[in-house]
Amino acid sequence: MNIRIVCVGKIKEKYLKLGIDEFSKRLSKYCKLEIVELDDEKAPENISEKEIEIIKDKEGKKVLSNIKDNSYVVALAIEGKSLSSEELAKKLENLTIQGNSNITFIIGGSLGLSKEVLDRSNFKLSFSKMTFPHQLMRLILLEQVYRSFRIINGEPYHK
Ligand SMILES: C[S@@+](CC[C@H](N)C(=O)[O-])C[C@H]1O[C@@H](n2cnc3c(N)ncnc32)[C@H](O)[C@@H]1O
Repeated sequence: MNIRIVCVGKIKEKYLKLGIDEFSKRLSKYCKLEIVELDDEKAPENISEKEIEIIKDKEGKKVLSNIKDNSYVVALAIEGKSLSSEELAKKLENLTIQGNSNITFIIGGSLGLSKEVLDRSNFKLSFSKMTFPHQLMRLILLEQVYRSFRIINGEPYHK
C-alpha cells in the first residue's frame, strides 16, 4: 500500500519531529510512506472571514496539486466521521482488497481545509470534536495508521 500524507505547515517542535520520525520508520515495514509538507500561507492577526477563505483556497490548490487522480483521499476534518482504531484498520484493509492501493491523507493548516479539498475527499475522518494543532495531528495520524497495520496483521499492540 502507498500512503501519502499531504500536510499544510511545517513541524517546528523537536519532540514532535522525533515522534513523527519514529512512527514513519515503524510504518516503513508495512507500506510505502510519503509525507508531503506544504508551506502555509501567512495569516495576519484579526483576519476577516473573506481573507480566511482566500488563504484556505490558496492552500487548498497546493494540496489538490499533490493528490494523484487514482488516489483514495481521506481528509482529516473535525466535522467528519469518527472511527475506532479497529474500524480504521478495516477500512484500510477493505480499500486494499478493492484494489485501492494509493491512499492520501490530508491535514489542513491552522485555518483548516478548503471546500474544494473536502469535496475531493472520499472520506472525512474526525479524531473527535476537539481541535488539535496540525503538527500534533500528524503524529496522531501516523500512530493510528501504524496501529491499523498491527491490527490488520494480527500483531500485538498495547490496547
Ligand atoms: C488547527 S486545525 C484547523 C482548525 C480549523 N479551525 C478547522 O476547523 O479545521 C488543523 C488541521 O488539523 C486537522 N485536525 C485538527 N483537529 C482534528 C480532529 N479533531 N479531527 C480531525 N482532524 C483534525 C484538520 O485537518 C485541520 O484542518
